[in-house]
Amino acid sequence: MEDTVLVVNCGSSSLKLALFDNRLQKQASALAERLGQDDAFARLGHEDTPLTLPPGASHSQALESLVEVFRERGLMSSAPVAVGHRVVHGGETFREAALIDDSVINAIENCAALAPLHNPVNLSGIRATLSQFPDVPQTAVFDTAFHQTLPKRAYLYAVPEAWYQDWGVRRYGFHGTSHAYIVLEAARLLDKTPATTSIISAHLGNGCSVTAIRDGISVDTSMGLTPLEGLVMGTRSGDVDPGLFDFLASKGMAADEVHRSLNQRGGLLGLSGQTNDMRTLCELADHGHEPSRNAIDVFCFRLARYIGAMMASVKELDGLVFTGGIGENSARIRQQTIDNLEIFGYKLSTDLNNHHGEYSDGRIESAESRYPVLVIPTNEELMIAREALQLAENTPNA
Ligand SMILES: Nc1ncnc2c1ncn2[C@@H]1O[C@H](COP(=O)(O)OP(=O)(O)O)[C@@H](O)[C@H]1O
Ligand SMILES: CC(=O)OP(=O)(O)O
Ligand SMILES: [Mg+2]
Repeated sequence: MEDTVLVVNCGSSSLKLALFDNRLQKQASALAERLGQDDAFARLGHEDTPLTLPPGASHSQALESLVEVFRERGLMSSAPVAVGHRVVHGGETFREAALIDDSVINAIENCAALAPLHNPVNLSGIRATLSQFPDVPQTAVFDTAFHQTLPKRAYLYAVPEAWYQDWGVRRYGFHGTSHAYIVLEAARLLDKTPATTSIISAHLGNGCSVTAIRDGISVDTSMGLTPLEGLVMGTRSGDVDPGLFDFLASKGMAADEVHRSLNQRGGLLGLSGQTNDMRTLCELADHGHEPSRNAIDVFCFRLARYIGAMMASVKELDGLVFTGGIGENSARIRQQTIDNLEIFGYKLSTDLNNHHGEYSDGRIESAESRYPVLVIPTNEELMIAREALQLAENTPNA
């Protein structure tokens, strides 16, 4: 049995684990959901049969159970050689991944006010693995790190300057690990080097963001101070008029209620009144459900507007990339988005858009398109495993 690297991605009520070997080949994955609730359960890889977890299982209990399952299945005979964690907000403190120690934990805690839905649960994952594997080097990989190259003109809000100086109010950007992987893959597929590759990367999962990458670095992105700004998402509204806050206050709505509504009851769920799941929405729209069609229309139109805006942020463009669960799987959403971008000369091949999985170069544009359009499956876990292994190997006592 060889060395393994464990990757941990903690969501508010979920825990995603991935196990890699020391050549960074993925060996296994597991997902625990509904943590903290009576019906908490887990699943290994693509297995259909769920694994039972203790009712109300915490992140820590779920981690222990899943590691035990990895052991029972012969996937992990001893402690991993490295653990990597996805951490959503690293503020301006982290431009790159960091080996976790007390000062890094304090810094992640200090960023929690900026990402109250994400950082505290990321920390619970870190604490769980620290208690289970106290001697293993652990690394935090930040969603914000890749965007630390944003120029001032892209990250400053036009608000009183002291808000930035005193409180760190600025645009940070998220999904950086995904966008960073996408530029590496795009460069490979386009036969270029990452440092000379300029793309617009659209990460469309439950959270959604678009990033303009010029010569390999992030120069503009749609998410801001928090992962709420920008595109329409599963349950997040994305951009709204800041005047809305005042208006809702005048209606008697408290700040935490506004926060909950925009983060958890907005987006595709809010517009459709049915679901945040794009697959289901497409089916509902096909059956004539008007609110679901509206949700899809607003989603694609907002996305097209943002891609249009990002055209101003790249000097040259080697391609537009779709990624994330929606970007990778929905030909319909890609087509509807591109239809809104005709003025820029993007054009898809219907055949390639529907059958891109059968080809290895990811390309889906037609011969007349001014720019390449690609579908690239993202792999944040691999990036995290790579960083974790690298930092662990450079750790004196590892
Ligand atoms: N074939 C499909 N058509 C449309 N949407 C899809 C398809 N497959 C997955 N999705 C959507 O992808 C989204 C989840 O994306 P994913 O990247 O897996 O999420 P997360 O951000 O939680 O990692 C959901 O809205 C899901 O409906
Ligand atoms: C930052 C963010 O939006 O993450 P996710 O897409 O995992 O919700
Ligand atoms: Mg994702």
